[in-house]
Amino acid sequence: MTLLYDAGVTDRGVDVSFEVAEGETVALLGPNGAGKSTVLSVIAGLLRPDRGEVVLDGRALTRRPSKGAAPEAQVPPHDRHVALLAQEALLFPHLDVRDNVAFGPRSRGLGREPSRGVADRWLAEVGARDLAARKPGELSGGQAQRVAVARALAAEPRLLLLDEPMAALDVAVTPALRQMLRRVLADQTVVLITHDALDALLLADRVLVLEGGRVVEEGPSAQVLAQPRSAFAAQLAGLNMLTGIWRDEMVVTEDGRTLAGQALDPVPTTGDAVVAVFRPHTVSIFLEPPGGSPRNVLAVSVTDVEPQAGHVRVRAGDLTADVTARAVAELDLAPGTPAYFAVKANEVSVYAT
Ligand SMILES: Nc1ncnc2c1ncn2[C@@H]1O[C@H](COP(=O)(O)OP(=O)(O)OP(=O)(O)O)[C@@H](O)[C@H]1O
Repeated sequence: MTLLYDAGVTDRGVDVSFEVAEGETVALLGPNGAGKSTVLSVIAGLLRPDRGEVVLDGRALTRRPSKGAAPEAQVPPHDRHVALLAQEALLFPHLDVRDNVAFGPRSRGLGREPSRGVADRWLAEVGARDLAARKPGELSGGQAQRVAVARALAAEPRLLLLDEPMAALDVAVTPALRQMLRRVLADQTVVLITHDALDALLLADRVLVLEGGRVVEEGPSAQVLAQPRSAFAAQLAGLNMLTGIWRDEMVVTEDGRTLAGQALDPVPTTGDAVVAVFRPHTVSIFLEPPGGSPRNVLAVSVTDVEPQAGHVRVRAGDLTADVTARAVAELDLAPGTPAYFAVKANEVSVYAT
C-alpha cells in the first residue's frame, strides 16, 4: 500500500482512515465542510492532526504520539515527495513556463539544461510545449493549469494531491483538460478532491464519500456513482451511464440503442465494451422526435418526475434528465408519458471498460 491515512483533526471534527495503492487514483467527494480539504492538508503537511499517522511508502510523514507506538514524526511539506495542485495554478510569475516546470528537477540537483529537457518532456505530455517561453501572466486559466500539472509531475512526486483542479476554469476548457488529466494520471498515485461526478468517474479508480468528517461510502467509482448508497452520492450522481459495444464510432447498447459521443483515451476499437456517460442536465426532452442538429435521440417512457432544488429530475428507466419545472409543465410529463430524450454527441463521454 503506498499511502496509509489514519488521522483525526479534533477541532474540525474530521477523523478518517483510508489507503491508496500504488498507481491508484482515489477521489474524495462530499458536501461543503465534509473534511476533504482537511485530509489533503494533513497529507501535504500543512496541518498537524491530533491523532494518528500518515505513511507514504512505509515512511511516516506524520505521526502523533500514542501509547506503545513508534516515535512522533512531522516531515516538512517540501520533504514529503508529495505535490499539491490547487484550483489556481500558482506559478512563479517571474519565471517563464519552461523554468517553472524545470524548478522541481533543479531543486533535486539536476543541472539547468537537463532540467529544461525534463520540463520540455512534461510540457509536451500536457499539450503545452508551445507555451514554454511565455510568462505565467501571458497564459489563460486552462493553459496555466496545464503548466501547473506539468510542474507538479516534473518534480516526480510519489503522491499527487489535486484540489478541484478544474473548478476555477471556464467550462469550455474542462473537457480537454479532463482528457489530459486522464492520460497523465493513469500511472500516478493520486488523491483528488472533486465536486463533479463526471470527474470522479473518468479520473478516479475509487471514490470515498465524506460527510461530517467521516467516510460514509467507499468503492469503485463506477459502482458508487451507478448505485449510490449515501444521500450525497445519490444526489451527485444521477449520471446517465449506458453500457454497450463500440461499433462504427458509435456505442451500441445491448437493447439496440445507438449513441454518438466523444471517445476518451485510450480510444476504444471496434468490438470493445464501452460506457457512454452524460449528465442529466444535458438532456432535452421532446414529445416528437426532434430533427435538425446532430443529436442522439432515445425513445423513452417517463417513469418518475421528481422536483429537486432548482430543477425537476425526470427518470425514464435507466436514463435521467434534469429540466426546468416549466418544461415539465409544458410537456405535461407524468409517469407513463412516451417521450424522446435528446443529447448532443459532444456531451457524451465514451470510455472503454
Ligand atoms: N481554517 C480552518 N480553521 C478551522 N476550521 C476549519 C478551517 N477550515 C475548515 N474548517 C472546518 O473543518 C471542517 C472540515 O472542512 P473542510 O474544509 O476540510 O471541508 P471540505 O470538505 O474541504 O469542504 P469544501 O468542499 O467546502 O471545501 C468544517 O467543519 C470546517 O468548518
